[in-house]
Amino acid sequence: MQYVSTRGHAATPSFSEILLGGLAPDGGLYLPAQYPQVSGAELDQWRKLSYADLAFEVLRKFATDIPEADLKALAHKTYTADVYRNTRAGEHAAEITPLRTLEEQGGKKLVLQSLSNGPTLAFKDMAMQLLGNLFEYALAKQGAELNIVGATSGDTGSAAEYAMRGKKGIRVFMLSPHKKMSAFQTAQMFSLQDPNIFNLAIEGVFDDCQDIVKAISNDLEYKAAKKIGTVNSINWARVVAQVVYYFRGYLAATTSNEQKVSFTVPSGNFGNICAGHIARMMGLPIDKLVVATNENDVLDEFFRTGIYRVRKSAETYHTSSPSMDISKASNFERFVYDLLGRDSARVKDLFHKVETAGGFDLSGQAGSDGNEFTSVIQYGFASGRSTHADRLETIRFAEKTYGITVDTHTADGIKVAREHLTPGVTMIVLETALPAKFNETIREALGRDADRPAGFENIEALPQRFEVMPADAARVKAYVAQHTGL
Ligand SMILES: Cc1ncc(COP(=O)(O)O)c(C=O)c1O
Ligand SMILES: N[C@@H](CCOP(=O)(O)O)C(=O)O
Repeated sequence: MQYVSTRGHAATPSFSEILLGGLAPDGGLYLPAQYPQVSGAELDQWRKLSYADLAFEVLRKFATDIPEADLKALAHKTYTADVYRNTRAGEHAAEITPLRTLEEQGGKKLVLQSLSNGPTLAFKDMAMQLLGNLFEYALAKQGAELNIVGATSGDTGSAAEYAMRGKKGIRVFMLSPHKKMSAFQTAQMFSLQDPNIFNLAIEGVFDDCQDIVKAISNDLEYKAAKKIGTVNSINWARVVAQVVYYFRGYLAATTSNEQKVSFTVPSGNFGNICAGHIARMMGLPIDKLVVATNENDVLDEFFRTGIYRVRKSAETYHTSSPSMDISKASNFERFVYDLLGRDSARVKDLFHKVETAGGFDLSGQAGSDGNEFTSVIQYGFASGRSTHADRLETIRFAEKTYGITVDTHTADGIKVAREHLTPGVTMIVLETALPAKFNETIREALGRDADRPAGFENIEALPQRFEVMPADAARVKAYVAQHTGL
């Protein structure tokens, strides 16, 4: 399997090369040259598999340069009941991503897929635990080291730090928006005292942090000298690991390949739903992929109008689903590449326009940049948005009607999913975090605290270690250089 950059860079590297390389040298994102296809017979066989074996089957289609025995061992090391043990009553840890029916009426069915039972209580653990093991494996083979520079709005950071802490040859420099994560998220990251973990609280929003990561990755000389890698969904390996649970969700919710399901995905950086898009392009019978945003509704606007209009930092709201406070969704470029028939020259122009003019218009109206919005429907996309008031109402509704407490991001997903239910097509909502991470809003909605899985009881009281820094790539570069000695 070879990979191409969305912006047309000539080289076609292997999976292991892009695993360690992250962003393509031309500033684009990597995608497979062709999506591997999954046949009906394969899907039938996959119905019987454990999560680890399913992960191996999906991964082997992409990571063709890793010996299969090694890949299988990595999948089995990662996807264990012990790693994904933060289950709720009624869930079996061995299922890794258990499904629960929330409602079923008049042929309409709504199901929740739990993706947040891993070590940091968010869906990021699904991919990040694998990434940690893949990095360790690839670096040991090459005798190399890696300095990860990442951006987080709250969950990628902790998932990456928990997955990489103490790992030989790896340092993590994680940029987060200063004072904009929940108290739990902040404590989860900043209380880590491992010498290979560095937390930088950036005076700005998530998009500023991500811009710095991209600026560093685009400085090819610096990137090579300091051995810089990425853990964000910029990194293709992150996305491919997320593809697996779409297959799992489909197979667990259906009994035959004639059936279709839809997914609603709480969205910010477009990594999660991009994995759903890839699963669909591989032949998984997905009907709709529904993008659920919070008040930062750039993606909802695009999927309603064809106009992609990024917001500036000052126009990005700080909401009660803070992990989705994103106005410039990195992975959207991967979808636009497919939407434009893989025309990398146009992708390059459009994303240049995002930087210079704040967006682009594919609505087909006079003066627009193209008319491809008319094709969006062929890719199954739909969207909706949710506000703080919706979130509170949905958290209360879920407690009363379904008997479970959901986190604020999942509440956004449920609110939007219920607007897109279709008779005969099961709608799966992805649960992207556990409520304990956003206790402030749970208390506001329910007048009580969220349940806390064991081990996190007093996390906010632990001493914290972090450095506050302006949104300045040069300052971050200097910090990384100083702490790597490279
Ligand atoms: C809890 C939670 N929900 C939803 C999202 C949005 O996911 P994505 O950025 O992949 O669209 C994130 C951040 O990634 C998150 O942490
Ligand atoms: N919501 C994310 C933002 C980064 O997304 P990623 O999928 O690109 O890592 C977070 O919680 O950090």
